Amino acid sequence: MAVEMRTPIPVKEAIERVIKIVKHKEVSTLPIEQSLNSILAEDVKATYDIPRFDKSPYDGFAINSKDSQGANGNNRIQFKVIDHIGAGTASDVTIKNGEAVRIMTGAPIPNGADAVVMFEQTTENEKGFTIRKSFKQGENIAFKGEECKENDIVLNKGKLINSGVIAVLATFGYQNVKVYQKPTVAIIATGSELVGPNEPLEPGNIRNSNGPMIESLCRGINIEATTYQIQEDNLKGCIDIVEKAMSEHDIVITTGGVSVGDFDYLPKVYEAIGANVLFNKVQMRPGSVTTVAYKDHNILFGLSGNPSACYSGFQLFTKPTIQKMMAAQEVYPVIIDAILAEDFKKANPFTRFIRGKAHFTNEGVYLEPSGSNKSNAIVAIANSNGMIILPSGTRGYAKGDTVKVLLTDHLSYESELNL
Ligand SMILES: Nc1nc2c(c(=O)[nH]1)N[C@H]1C(S)=C(S)[C@@H](COP(=O)(O)OP(=O)(O)OC[C@H]3O[C@@H](n4cnc5c(N)ncnc54)[C@H](O)[C@@H]3O)O[C@H]1N2
Ligand code: MOO
Ligand SMILES: [Mg+2]
Repeated sequence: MAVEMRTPIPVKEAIERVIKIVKHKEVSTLPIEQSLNSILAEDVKATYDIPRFDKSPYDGFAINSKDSQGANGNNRIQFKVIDHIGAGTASDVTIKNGEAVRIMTGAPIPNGADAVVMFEQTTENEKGFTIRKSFKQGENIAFKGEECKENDIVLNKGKLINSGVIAVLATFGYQNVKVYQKPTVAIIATGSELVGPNEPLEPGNIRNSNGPMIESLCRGINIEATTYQIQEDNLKGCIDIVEKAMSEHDIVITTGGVSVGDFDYLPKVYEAIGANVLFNKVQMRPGSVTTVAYKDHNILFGLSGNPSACYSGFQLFTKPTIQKMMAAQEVYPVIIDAILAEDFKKANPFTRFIRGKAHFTNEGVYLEPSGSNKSNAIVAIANSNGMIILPSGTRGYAKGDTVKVLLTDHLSYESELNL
């Protein structure tokens, strides 16, 4: 039997090919407390100025700056306190010569005042307090509309809803928000060797780790994926389950069976169902056999069976697709420069993605592999927070070289406090 020859395409081109065909989902409305990690489907307008009024940013005294002119260590100026307010209360007095209002952080600046003196800058006495420096007009005042004005568009459609967005929506009194619906995702682990967690391991069996890994990667970006039963390597069964999943979900992720082996049926499945294959070979390692296809509104990710390849395929292709389906403005992974802490002697005919640990130190970002660099590695995924990128056509890298790393783990912490 002649092996099928595939044309490997560059990683960047592969990602672009996928992103180009993605259409976004419909808009729906969600209560703001359920909207974290969704994408805004509307511009958000300020319903009032922020700050809403001129306010004190400190606990202290509101004064008229003119009354403070000429104050110094040898000439302390005396003020008389005529009112006392905290946040939530407005004073109805108007400050006249030499007068002040005792004011707390967040309270509105009283009429006639144009500066705030912090408690620490005063000496209190029975008549009120004295100061030893002059204040400028507007000193220590948070001005109305300083951050944004009523009707300003403060957040744009397409923005990922983070906790700050929720704070903005709450501040402007929005209880609901328009978001793009999330794609629905089906996960099918294929392989006759695979067994679930409670089944005995017969000779040749391994447990399905890709299924739970992909399901949790989806959950990490707020997608509740549906896991289908493990599919053994049999063409009819593979076609049936993929078609069923396509009728029930937007995205169908399969793992395994995409290479050129006798029991790798995914290429035949794409053919049988009439899907358009965008690519079936990428100039990357691991994950070179990653295949992406589409039919009508469905996108099919044929991720490799090898766990590290499967993980890389999800990070590079599936994650940006999910973001794009939700009409996010920003869909691509975060890639930064960092310094290799080890040599990588091997040449890289294909772009090499090495699961690694990026250490963010005071001296810079340092990278080390997080374990075995083989396609079948699993533990190395667990210990990684990124994928070190060694571009195709390069000969090898030495400790100290600067390379790129694609960050995969947004919940990442350090063992040392780098303050
Ligand atoms: N003649 C060639 N052989 C292979 C090529 C090639 O280009 N020519 N590519 C190799 C590369 S690279 C990879 S990666 C694998 C990809 O294989 P498949 O995507 O077809 O996956 P399988 O054959 O089904 O399985 C590969 C490997 O992964 C294990 N596996 C599968 N599913 C799971 C799972 N859910 N959880 C954990 N582990 C899983 C499976 O047992 C195999 O060991 O092909 C090379 N061969
Ligand atoms: O897809 Mo394979 O993982 O390149 O080793
Ligand atoms: Mg195979």
